[in-house]
Amino acid sequence: MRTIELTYPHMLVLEELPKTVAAIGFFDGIHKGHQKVIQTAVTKAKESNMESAVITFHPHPSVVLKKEKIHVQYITPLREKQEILQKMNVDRLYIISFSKELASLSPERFIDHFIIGLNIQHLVAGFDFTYGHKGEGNMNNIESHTKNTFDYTTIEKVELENEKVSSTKIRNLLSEGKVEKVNENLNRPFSVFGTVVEGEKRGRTIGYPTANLLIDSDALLPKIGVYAVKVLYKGEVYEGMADLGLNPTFTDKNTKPILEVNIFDYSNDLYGEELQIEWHKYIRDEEKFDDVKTLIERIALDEKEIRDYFSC
Ligand SMILES: Cc1cc2nc3c(=O)[nH]c(=O)nc-3n(C[C@H](O)[C@H](O)[C@H](O)COP(=O)(O)O)c2cc1C
Ligand SMILES: Nc1ncnc2c1ncn2[C@@H]1O[C@H](COP(=O)(O)OP(=O)(O)O)[C@@H](O)[C@H]1O
Repeated sequence: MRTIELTYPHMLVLEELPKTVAAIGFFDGIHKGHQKVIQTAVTKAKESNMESAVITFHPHPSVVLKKEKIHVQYITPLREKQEILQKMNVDRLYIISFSKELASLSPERFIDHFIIGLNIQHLVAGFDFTYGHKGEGNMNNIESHTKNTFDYTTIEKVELENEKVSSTKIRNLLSEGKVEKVNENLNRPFSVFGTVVEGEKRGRTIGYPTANLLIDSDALLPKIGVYAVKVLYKGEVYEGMADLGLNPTFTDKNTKPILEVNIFDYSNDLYGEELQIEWHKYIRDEEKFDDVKTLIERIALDEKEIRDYFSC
């Protein structure tokens, strides 16, 4: 998959671009609904011997448009998006860098520049996709902007248990720790990447060494607590248990949650390595224990519960 970043205003050289079927949207999470939009574009591209593309935006419009500075965290930061789209056999990823200039483009100019300009022959989007100044362009009035140069398909909303699958829903579920529900909405396990850094070197003394992970600040994490996780490392999948929290038994100084993972049946050094953590089940809240012995007893119970969960 080729990734091409686009800024507005800039020149597009039409001749060099192949005829393309594109899916367009912000696609944070690439959840079941997004997957339907993207898969439709990929299938249509194959059927018509064209290239497939995803056209997305970065950063999130609210980062650029809101008056106060906000830091947005994504269900799928750009890198995760890229990996997932690659697996979905998308040929090209166009990332339109979101700016005030872009936000002020009229719907017609937006289509001229980014759809007709990118040689898109067929555009696929969800029913609620909007484009152009104040989102005035949508899938109901797009006909007036196509100039008969491309076709389009609108994907109706995808539901799970009578509720619309949406990025907002997934964000809410993450904040409640409901990772199993999140995974149903995503159609895959929710995951984050992290680099193993040094901690307090306490884990090994209590019989549970934990790889402490430095996570990109733009990645969304679930609510604080203990979770059953899988660890993807160098092409292998390991089972393990994660504590996302403040280690209240040992200190009251931590203000930012730390993600630590104890990998089952593993004993090598991991410092500096990159791990991908898949979240499978919420086990319990992090607690402040009266002493280390009680904490160790509790972690032993967590381990039993998580091993049982993975073995059935
Ligand atoms: C499965 C699991 C559950 C944990 N639960 C708690 C907890 O409830 N409360 C707490 O203070 N620390 C908890 N811990 C975190 C330990 O305090 C932490 O792993 C230990 O302090 C080691 O830190 P270090 O890696 O910086 O050496 C848990 C760790 C694991 C692996
Ligand atoms: N089963 C395991 N799970 C996690 N880390 C392990 C494991 N076995 C060995 N390690 C190594 O031990 C380190 C964790 O030990 P710990 O005493 O908790 O140190 P730290 O406080 O620096 O995290 C990990 O970063 C990793 O390099």
